[in-house]
Amino acid sequence: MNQTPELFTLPESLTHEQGEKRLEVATGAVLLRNWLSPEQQLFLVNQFRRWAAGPVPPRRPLIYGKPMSVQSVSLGWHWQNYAYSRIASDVNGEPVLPMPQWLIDVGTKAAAEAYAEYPETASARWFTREDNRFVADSALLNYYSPTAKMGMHQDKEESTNDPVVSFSLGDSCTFRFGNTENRNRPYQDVQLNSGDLFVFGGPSRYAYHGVMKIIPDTSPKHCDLAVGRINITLRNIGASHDPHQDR
Ligand SMILES: O=C(O)CCC(=O)C(=O)O
Ligand SMILES: [Fe+2]
Repeated sequence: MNQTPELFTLPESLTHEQGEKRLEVATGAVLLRNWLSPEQQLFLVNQFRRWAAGPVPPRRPLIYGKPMSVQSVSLGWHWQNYAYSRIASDVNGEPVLPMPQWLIDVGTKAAAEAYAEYPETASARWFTREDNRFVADSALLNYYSPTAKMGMHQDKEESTNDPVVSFSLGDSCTFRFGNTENRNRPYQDVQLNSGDLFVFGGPSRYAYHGVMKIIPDTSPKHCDLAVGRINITLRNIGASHDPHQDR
């Protein structure tokens, strides 16, 4: 566990010249292909297994009383539809694991690299912090079985407008990125592959988005994830108060 930060801080692991591609899906919505090296992907998959071992196990969150098809577990702040809390009151009442510093640092680097091509005067308004750094206080870890999906939605339960930083591992998916008005067109479908980084903030922060389909048998061998897709999203939810602990 202690070697982990080096894997992410070695300068040569920051960018991968071979095959790296930047795609601006919309202003503030940037996809960097293969941002994670194969070793980093494998590391995160194994880390996901450790995080999923508890104290709070992954569960299918309820949306309007119906379980989602993805299984989720959180670090830092536990996500339930319409609320973030330190305690997983809808699972087993245990506190979620804290955010490791190395993961916070990976998120800072990811947001900075995704937005490196925007003039600072533009992207400065997309961050809460005056120094323009993205400092995540929570991570949502989603596991998609080959039949799982996520319907079009906005991420709007956070109390900051900081970008959402998202990593894909394992099977590829068809990710739909839409507009900020409603779940319908215009939208774009992009394939997210293992190792890709997707950041959405600024004018795209409240765009509707979803996962339409997992593309089976696309997980690269180096991930050691035979079936399914893992998505890790880092956020600065900006919460300082946990209503669940008042009770
Ligand atoms: O799995 C993904 O790529 C997106 C996940 C997502 O939108 C969310 O957790 O809010
Ligand atoms: Fe989302």
